[in-house]
Amino acid sequence: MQKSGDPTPSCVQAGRAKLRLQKPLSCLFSLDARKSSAADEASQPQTDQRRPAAAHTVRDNTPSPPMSHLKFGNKKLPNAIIVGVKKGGTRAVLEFIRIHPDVRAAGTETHFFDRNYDRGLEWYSNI
Ligand SMILES: Nc1ncnc2c1ncn2[C@@H]1O[C@H](COP(=O)(O)OS(=O)(=O)O)[C@@H](OP(=O)(O)O)[C@H]1O
Repeated sequence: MQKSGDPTPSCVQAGRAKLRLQKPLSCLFSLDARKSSAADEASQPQTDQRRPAAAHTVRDNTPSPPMSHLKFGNKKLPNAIIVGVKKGGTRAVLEFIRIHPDVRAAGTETHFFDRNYDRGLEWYSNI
């Protein structure tokens, strides 16, 4: 796939192909990310007490959605969010990530931050 002398990594070349499901999946996660993920898992307690990163990255000047009466149950706020422009290929990215057996992805695009923000985190965590 990668020609000798071509500096473009083969995973980048594979990502250019429209909706190819074999090579691009390995390109979604860098080797460094996989290493730190494995190290994180080793240091995690038995029960999953990690909190979603998004819950800690809200800017001070951003209005908070309603947070009262939160009952998360088995459903959680997401650990990762796909952000993209219309017709930017976000659906393809979602479908690639969804292939991984440890990933549970929302069935449809949630549009929480642009259309459904007023519904609050309880609604968001129950999708
Ligand atoms: N890898 C790659 N390369 C080139 N084009 C690609 C790729 N992946 C998805 N697509 C095309 O992206 C279009 C869909 O984008 P989105 O999923 O963002 O659509 S949407 O805005 O959410 O409806 C959609 O284009 P259209 O068929 O013209 O609508 C897809 O065919």
